[in-house]
Amino acid sequence: MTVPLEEVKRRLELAGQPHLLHFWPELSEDERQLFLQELSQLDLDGLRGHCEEAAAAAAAPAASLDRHIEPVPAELIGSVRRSEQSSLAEWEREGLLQISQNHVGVLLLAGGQGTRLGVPYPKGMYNVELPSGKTLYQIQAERIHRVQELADMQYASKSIVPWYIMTSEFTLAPTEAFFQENDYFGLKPSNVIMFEQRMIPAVTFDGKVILQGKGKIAMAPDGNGGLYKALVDNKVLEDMEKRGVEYLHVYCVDNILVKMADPVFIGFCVSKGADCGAKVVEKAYPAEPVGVVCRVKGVAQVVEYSEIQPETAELRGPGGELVYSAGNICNHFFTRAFLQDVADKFEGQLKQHVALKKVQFVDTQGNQVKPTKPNGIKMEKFVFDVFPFSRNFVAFEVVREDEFSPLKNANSAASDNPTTARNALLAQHCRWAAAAGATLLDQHGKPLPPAAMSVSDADRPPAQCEISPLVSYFGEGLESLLKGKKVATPFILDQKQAKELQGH
Ligand SMILES: CC(=O)N[C@H]1[C@@H](OP(=O)(O)OP(=O)(O)OC[C@H]2O[C@@H](n3ccc(=O)[nH]c3=O)[C@H](O)[C@@H]2O)O[C@H](CO)[C@@H](O)[C@@H]1O
Repeated sequence: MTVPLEEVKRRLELAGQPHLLHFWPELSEDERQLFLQELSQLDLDGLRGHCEEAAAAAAAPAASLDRHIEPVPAELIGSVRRSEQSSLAEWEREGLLQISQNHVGVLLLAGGQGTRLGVPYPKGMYNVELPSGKTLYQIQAERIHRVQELADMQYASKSIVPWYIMTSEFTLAPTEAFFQENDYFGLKPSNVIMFEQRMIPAVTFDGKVILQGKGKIAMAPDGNGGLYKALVDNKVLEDMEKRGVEYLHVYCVDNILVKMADPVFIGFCVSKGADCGAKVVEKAYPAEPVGVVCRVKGVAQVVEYSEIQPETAELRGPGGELVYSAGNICNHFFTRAFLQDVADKFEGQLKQHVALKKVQFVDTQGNQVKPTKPNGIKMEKFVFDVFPFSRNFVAFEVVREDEFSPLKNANSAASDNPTTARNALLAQHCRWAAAAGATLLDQHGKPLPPAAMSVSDADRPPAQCEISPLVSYFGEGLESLLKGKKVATPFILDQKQAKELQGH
């Protein structure tokens, strides 16, 4: 609902932000309507607090947590590598059972702007140039299909894993359009639930909301921890309850190897009676941009890569291993009951993180300015900051080359780029084919050496072997198709090809 101009004026003055209407006389009637709408949507009463808090936080950065942190003891972290096959199988059965009973949903955090990758569209629409040309969204959708199928095969069910997608003002419209154009990748549209997180204004160092245009405020999403407000705003918890969803796998958009609704992880968390959990991988190097799961004053928490001191990140134990090695891969488990608790009691206590950014603005003369150094404060909440409210938090370490290869940067960067993501997936699929008993051949009909199946640098990419998630979720079911076969690369194993191989 649009608030009348006089009322907006009065409240902006109370909030110490009357400058926002500086160019009002110059705006056209249409621009005024739009701007008034934008201003009406602001939390005008909370605006003074927001601006003061941002300015104070930027002036006196939060004290480093490093003095209070300690690693989570390794024996308290569940681990794929250190567990018996029988335990892994048991967790997987439990996870699939929960899926078969429609108790599991997935939630994608897709409200970020993907600034580092530098594309003008949502990251999920990115195509890393796999032989199939699939985008991240399509890969994820197909993994949902397949995990439902696996549960149904094991438990004779007809399961649904609803896909909740948190977007922001930047990503909602293109994401919706993309899903429509692609027929929701074969999923039922009613099981794909998109919703929007809130946006909050960027503020100058002296606590003034930044005008990006004469009739436009510089707004940014409120961080992936904006999830908890968005769950309430959009009645997502009610939707989960209606569907009987008790467990949610929350993940970030850019990990090409993400195991959607991972039955092993879900089963592990459920068996341990956890209300909250995080997947981790061993950190690759001290400065790797991943948060670390650790304890702060005895309580499990993630310390983000931007907030840990380099000296702490570099600490090594007696065997040379990193002391803080539990790298957060932004794959979280929550029970609905825990999320409800967060919504009811804790959301207001979530920490605000301060990011200093270059924010375009109009100066008082009406000139558009592109700053060369940070001039603005963006406040963000982080999705993992609810961990300290958990009653039973668990961490689960998975194998990096099987589960983590994030797409963060453009190819000009050395790591976490489209090439490394593509190679990680191809190498994994080569390993799956080999483990199923196939011999992969190069263009000359020669068996490929093991090196062609490992994640390697851009100069020596792995063989082109891509297996559709519709055929295999995590390497299962391939023996009957590939055992004893010589397979020429490039090789795309899709459903059609699988049918042909089955026929032989
Ligand atoms: C705060 C957080 O989780 N940090 C984690 C994130 O860092 P990183 O800095 O890479 O986080 P990103 O900015 O990429 O955001 C992670 C995810 O949150 C989404 N997003 C972001 C901002 C926002 O307002 N709304 C929103 O939905 C993004 O679309 C993305 O899917 O992933 C790393 C692993 O890859 C982890 O090691 C980091 O600990």
